[in-house]
Amino acid sequence: MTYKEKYNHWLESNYFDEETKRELRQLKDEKEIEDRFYTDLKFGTAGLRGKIGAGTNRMNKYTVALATEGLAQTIVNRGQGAMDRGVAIAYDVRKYSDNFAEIAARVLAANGIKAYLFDDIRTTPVLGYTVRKLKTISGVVVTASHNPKDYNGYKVYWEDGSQILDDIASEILDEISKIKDFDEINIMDLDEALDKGLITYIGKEIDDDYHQKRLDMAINDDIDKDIKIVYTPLNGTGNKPVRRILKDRGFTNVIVVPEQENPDFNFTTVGYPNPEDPRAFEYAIELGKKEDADILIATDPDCDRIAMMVKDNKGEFIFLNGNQTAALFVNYILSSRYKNGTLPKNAAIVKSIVTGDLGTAIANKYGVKMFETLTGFKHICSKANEWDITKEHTFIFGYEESIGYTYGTLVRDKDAIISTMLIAEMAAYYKKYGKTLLQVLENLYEEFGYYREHLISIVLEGVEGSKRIGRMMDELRANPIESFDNIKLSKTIDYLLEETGNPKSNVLKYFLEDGSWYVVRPSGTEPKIKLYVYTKDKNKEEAERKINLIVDTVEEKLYSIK
Ligand SMILES: O=P([O-])(O)O[C@H]1O[C@H](COP(=O)(O)O)[C@@H](O)[C@H](O)[C@H]1O
Ligand SMILES: [Mg+2]
Repeated sequence: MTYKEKYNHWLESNYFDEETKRELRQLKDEKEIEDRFYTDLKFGTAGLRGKIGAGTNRMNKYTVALATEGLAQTIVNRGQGAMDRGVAIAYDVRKYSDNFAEIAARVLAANGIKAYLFDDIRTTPVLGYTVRKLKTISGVVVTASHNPKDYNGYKVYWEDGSQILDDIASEILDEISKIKDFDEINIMDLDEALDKGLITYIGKEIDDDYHQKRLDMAINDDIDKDIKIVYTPLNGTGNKPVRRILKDRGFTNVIVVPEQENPDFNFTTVGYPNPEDPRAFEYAIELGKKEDADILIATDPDCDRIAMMVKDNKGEFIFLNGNQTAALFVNYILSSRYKNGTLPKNAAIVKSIVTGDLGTAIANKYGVKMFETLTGFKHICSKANEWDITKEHTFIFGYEESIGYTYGTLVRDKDAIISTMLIAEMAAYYKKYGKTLLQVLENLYEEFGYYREHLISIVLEGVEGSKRIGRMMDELRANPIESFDNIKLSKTIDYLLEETGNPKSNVLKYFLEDGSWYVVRPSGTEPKIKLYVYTKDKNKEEAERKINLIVDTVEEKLYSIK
């Protein structure tokens, strides 16, 4: 069907409700109609993610039901045992998140699959934990993470508690493709599903259990608990669990940004609720200055991403990017556990191929092996799942530059709650010895060299945007940049065309002869192309010169491709 045929079908079929049809009838812009129907929402880096609205390429109750029907059939294919194990479902603060979660539960129920539905908003990491705890076959979180307010999404987990990889995603897609029309999807009444025990609400016991297990993961207690922390959940799900863990770890000087404490699906005071962008800290900085805080911490709406700002000796708050925070984590975790004698011999750390190398240098110092995977925590944590079976390594820490970290294997996804606990602990530990995290980072640069990194995202929306991203990738593949001043390109890895030991992925990685490297790839969660640039030098100024040179050159090339 063409996009126009699909559009007309939605207008004519009795299956879609009046509100949906009204929304569609009001569309005047042909491009908008095309964008809503030219394709179906696809499973990307983190499941389905798209703008909320009517259409096959949008997040709405119909596309959520369709994805769930595909998931349901995938579970039914595994037999009654899998159906009885069921699916845990959580949702964040976004518009329709609760509604979509309930629809998912009712579609599963209609297929005879048990659904454990959270009774209120929850973080993404708690869902990953729940899958393992309740031994469900699968899990779903309705969330668009840190995307702007007009988005929603659907993250899918499998029995090991990680997000699904391509094998399960393509099984689900296969099942979806067998569904000819939306009216084939069964959906049970909520009351009936509750009566039949096919939907059960879950909540507090899981929270309490996970909370205690996280607390047990503290590394040091010889710390300055008076450290002053300003925290913002950015109107998302983090407020309750983050406050609770900080309080029970003994941090009493914790102040929450009042305007951003409670759920607000419009993210009125922040706009783009992504702590990766320092602008998300605007309110936290203001409060931090007033209160003379030591550090500021922000978590994204589904509380799996986390970033911090640290006060320097002039009283200004300095933003740390994901690579810098990760280096501090790796250094703190490994040095402390080395000292405590709790670092296993086969300890290993995992990062993504677009994440910088300072963590690797630190890991080497402690004899800890570093593994690299494709972007996305589903890949990072697949190593932990693999090692459960092979026992080859002990997964200590996983991280990626896009401010995602997980410590230990309690949850097989990034976890901003355990990360908050450890950031607070780490800052409090160094504070006791008279150092800020900025000074610790500077010491790492002095020891290992000046690592510099820069990330650029170019937003290109809609059909035209995605075609242009395609042209950018094509052009870089065909005509790579051969040199940057006198620094020559030494090696290229094309993850789409070459055998790398990873699943095939549209990623280009370029290594320069001085050790610098950069990656270009389309985002799997947002309509963006991403450029990641890394360099290192013994000399700080030289590192800065090189990073600017590479960023400017590649950026200019990307923009020149129309
Ligand atoms: O959005 P989140 O926080 O769920 O995070 C998701 O998307 C990020 C960005 O992916 P991409 O570069 O493909 O957009 C990934 O790094 C992350 O592992 C994944 O869980
Ligand atoms: Mg998130």
